[in-house]
Amino acid sequence: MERKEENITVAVRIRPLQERELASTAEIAWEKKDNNIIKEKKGTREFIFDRVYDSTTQTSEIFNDLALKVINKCMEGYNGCIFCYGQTGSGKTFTMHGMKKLPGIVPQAIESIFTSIQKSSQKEFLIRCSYVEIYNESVNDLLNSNSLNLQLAEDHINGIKIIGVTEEVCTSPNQVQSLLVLGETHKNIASTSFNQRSSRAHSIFRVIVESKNTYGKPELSVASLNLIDLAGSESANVHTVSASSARAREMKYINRSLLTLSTVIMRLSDSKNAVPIPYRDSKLTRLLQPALEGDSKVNIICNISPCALTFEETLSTLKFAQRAKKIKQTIGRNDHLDSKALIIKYQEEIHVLQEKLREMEQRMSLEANIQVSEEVTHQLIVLQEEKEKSDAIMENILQEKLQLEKELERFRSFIIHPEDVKNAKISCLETDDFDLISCRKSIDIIQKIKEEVNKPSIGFAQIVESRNAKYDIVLPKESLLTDNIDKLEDILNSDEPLRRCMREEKKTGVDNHVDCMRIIEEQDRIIQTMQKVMGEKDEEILVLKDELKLCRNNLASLQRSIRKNN
Ligand SMILES: Nc1ncnc2c1ncn2[C@@H]1O[C@H](COP(=O)(O)OP(=O)(O)OP(=O)(O)O)[C@@H](O)[C@H]1O
Repeated sequence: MERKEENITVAVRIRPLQERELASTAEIAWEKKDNNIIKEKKGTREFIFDRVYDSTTQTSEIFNDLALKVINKCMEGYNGCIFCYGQTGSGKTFTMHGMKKLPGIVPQAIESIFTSIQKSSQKEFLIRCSYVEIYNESVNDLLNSNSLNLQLAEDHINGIKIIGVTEEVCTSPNQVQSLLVLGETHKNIASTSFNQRSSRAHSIFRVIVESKNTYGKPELSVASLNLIDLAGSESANVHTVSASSARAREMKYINRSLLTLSTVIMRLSDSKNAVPIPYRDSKLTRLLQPALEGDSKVNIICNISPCALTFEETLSTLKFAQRAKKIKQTIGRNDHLDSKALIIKYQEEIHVLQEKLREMEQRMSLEANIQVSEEVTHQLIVLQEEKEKSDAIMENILQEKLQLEKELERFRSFIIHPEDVKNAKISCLETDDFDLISCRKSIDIIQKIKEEVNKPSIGFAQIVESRNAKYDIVLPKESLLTDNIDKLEDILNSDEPLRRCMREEKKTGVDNHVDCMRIIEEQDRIIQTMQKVMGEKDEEILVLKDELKLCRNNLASLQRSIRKNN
C-alpha cells in the first residue's frame, strides 16, 4: 500500500446575504481578503485556509479547485471524503447538491466519475452507490424508506460498514441521478427560522469505485467517495416558543453530533495530546472515523454567512475549520488482491452466466434443428401422400389413355391410308366367295356409288371428298385393278362395314350407297370424338405432369435441407 502524508484541505465559502439579512440593519461582518484569507470586516481576526470563496463564486469553480482532485484520487483507488460544515442556512446543501441550473458537488462528481471511466481505456470499473441519513442518531436508508435505524459494524477491509444498506450498482450518470432524486423524497426536511428547507439530518451519499486493470499488472482497487451534507448547527435561542418538540429534539441531536465532530477534530488536530478520540459518541463520527483517521483524502467546505446577525456561529465555524486544517493524514491506496471486490465476484458470475448462456444457445440450436427436422419430416410425409395420390391418378389416366389409344387405334384402323393400301394382300381374292368377276362387279357397283355420291343432288359430295383417294384407287378399269390389286384388298379388308354393305348390294341388287355413306359418316364421327377426348386427356396429363414436377422439386429441396441440418 503506497502512503503519503498530507493535511486535510479546508475551504470557506461565504454565501450572499439573504432577504431576511438584507432587510435587517445588521452589517457585513466577514469578508474575503485574499484567495485563502477571510477577515473580520471591522476587527482584526483573520483566518487562513486552503481557499476562500466569496458570494460571487460558482460551485463549479469550487468543484474544479477542490472536489475534482478528491474524485481523481478515488479513480486511482484512494478513498475520498468531502463534507460541508456550517450553521443552519449557511449554504451547505446549496454547495453539496445545488439546483438543476446550478449543480452542486454531488451531480458534478457523478459526471466526472463517468467521464473518467470513459477515458480509462485500460481499466474496468464497477460503481455502486448508497445514500443514508443520520436522523436523531438513527441511520436510515434513503434508497429504501423501510430500512430504518441500520446498525454499523467494523470491517477490517472496508472500514465502517452500514449493515443492510442498499447499494445500487450504477452504469450511467442518469442512473445515479435517479437514486439521488429517490433519496431526496425520503429526506427529513423542515422549515426553521433560518432556512425554509432545512436538512434535519446529516446525509451521506457514498459512491464505491472498484477498478481493475485490463492490461499489465492485475491491479484491483476499491475506493469509496463520501459526499456529506451535514445538518446545520443552531443556537437554542433562535427557536421561538412555537418550535415543536420534534424540532427541538432534532436540534438537540444535530448539535450533539456536531459537538462530537468538533471534539474529534480538535483531538485529531492536537497530535501531542494522547487522549482518546470519541468517535463512538455519535453515529456521524463513527462513520467518519476511517476518513478522519487517514484512510481518505478529506475536503471540508465550511459555509458561512457574512452577516453580523450570525457572527458568533460563523466564528465558531471558522474555529472548527482552523482546527480541521491542522489534521495531518497519511493516505494509502486501497489495493485489493483478493477476490472480495464485487468487480471480481461479478466477473466470476458473468463468466458462469456466459457459460450457461453458451450451453443454452447450443441447446436452443439443437432444439431448433429437431424442430426443423420434425417439420420437414411432416412436410415430407404430406408430400409423399400427395405424390402417391397423384401417382394413382396418373396411373388411372394412363390406363384410360391406353384404353382410349387402343380404341382410337381400333377406330383408326377403320380409316384407310394410301400407304396401308399398298401393303395390303388380296386375301379376299383367295376366298371361295370372291373371284375376279365378282370383283369386277363390285368395282362396277362402287363406280356407281361414286357417280351417285358425286351427284350434286345427293349432297354428300363434300363429306366424301376426303375419302376420294380411297375410291379413286378402285376405278373400274381392269388394268388399274391389276395394278392396284393390293390396295383394293386392303380397302376391302379394313373397311369391313362398307364391304358388308357392298356385298348386301351385290346380293340384293339394290342401290345401297346411302347406307355406305352413313357408315363412313359414323366412322368419322367416332374418330373425331375419340380425338377430342384424347386431346383433353393429353391436356390433363400435361397439368398433372407440371404438378408432379413441382412436388418433386419441393421434395428435393426438403431433402436437401434435411441433409444440411444433419
Ligand atoms: N452561494 C449561494 N448563492 C446563492 N444562494 C445561496 C448560496 N448559498 C446558499 N444559498 C441559499 O441560501 C438558502 C439556504 O441554503 P442551504 O439550504 O444550502 O443552507 P444549509 O446550510 O444547507 O441549511 P440547513 O443546515 O438548514 O439545511 C437557500 O435558499 C440557498 O439557495
